[in-house]
Amino acid sequence: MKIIICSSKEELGRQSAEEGATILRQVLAEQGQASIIVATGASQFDTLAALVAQPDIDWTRVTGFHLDEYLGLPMTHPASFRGYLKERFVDQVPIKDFHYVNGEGLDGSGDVPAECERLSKLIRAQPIDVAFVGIGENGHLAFNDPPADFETEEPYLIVELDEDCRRQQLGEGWFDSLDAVPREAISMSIRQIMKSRHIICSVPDERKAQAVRDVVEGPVTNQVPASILQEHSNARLYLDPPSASLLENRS
Ligand SMILES: N[C@@H]1[C@@H](O)[C@H](O)[C@@H](COP(=O)(O)O)O[C@@H]1O
Repeated sequence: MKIIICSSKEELGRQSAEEGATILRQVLAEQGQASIIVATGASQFDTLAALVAQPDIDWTRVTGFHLDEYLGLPMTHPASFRGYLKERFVDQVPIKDFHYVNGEGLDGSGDVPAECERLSKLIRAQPIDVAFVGIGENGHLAFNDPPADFETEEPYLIVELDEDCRRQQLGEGWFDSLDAVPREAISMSIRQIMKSRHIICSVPDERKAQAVRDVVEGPVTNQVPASILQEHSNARLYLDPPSASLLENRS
């Protein structure tokens, strides 16, 4: 895992998006098509804003996959990740296909296992070139809270959200109360994320400093799910000075 400490949050957004765009242009030139994974949350604001502004990416040949979503939240809810991605990404570029995770089940029917199955089938058929992800204050990767399942081969899972994770969502201002934060979600699995050829992980802000230290300098353990990124040969972790502040080795 390569660590890049940027001079500011905005610079982190610019550099991570430029790296992603460079890879995408190259993959499109070589393969004629590309597939990406996109994450949500406050940590992705600058990366996504810079990504949609990148020149010379033929989005009509790119397929996107949604990383994770709360169970039962309608797209109109301010915290809906589908709503977030539609506004900040899908509506901004002429993307070929974007596969949203419907937390209300297959076609909104409430059948969540069927929705996981639908998405799993789609992503199994489509090797991922670049995954844009973040990490949580509790070290989670997507919605795989500790202790994360490092073994399952299922691409999409139903997961329980722990209280730290739910408190983070409340702290970011997406919900009015802790009770309003859903207790379950659909998440892409750790193994599926790790299958991506390139991983671009954007992690700004002081509130992530301890998680960053654990992910970078601690052991690989499912108690710190994103520590698995140490084992990926093409993972890049973009930090700003506050999120890097607890690292012992900052060179
Ligand atoms: N489940 C989301 C992920 O999609 C995101 O990549 C990560 C970082 O989150 P945030 O940007 O809110 O800090 O965890 C969130 O909770």
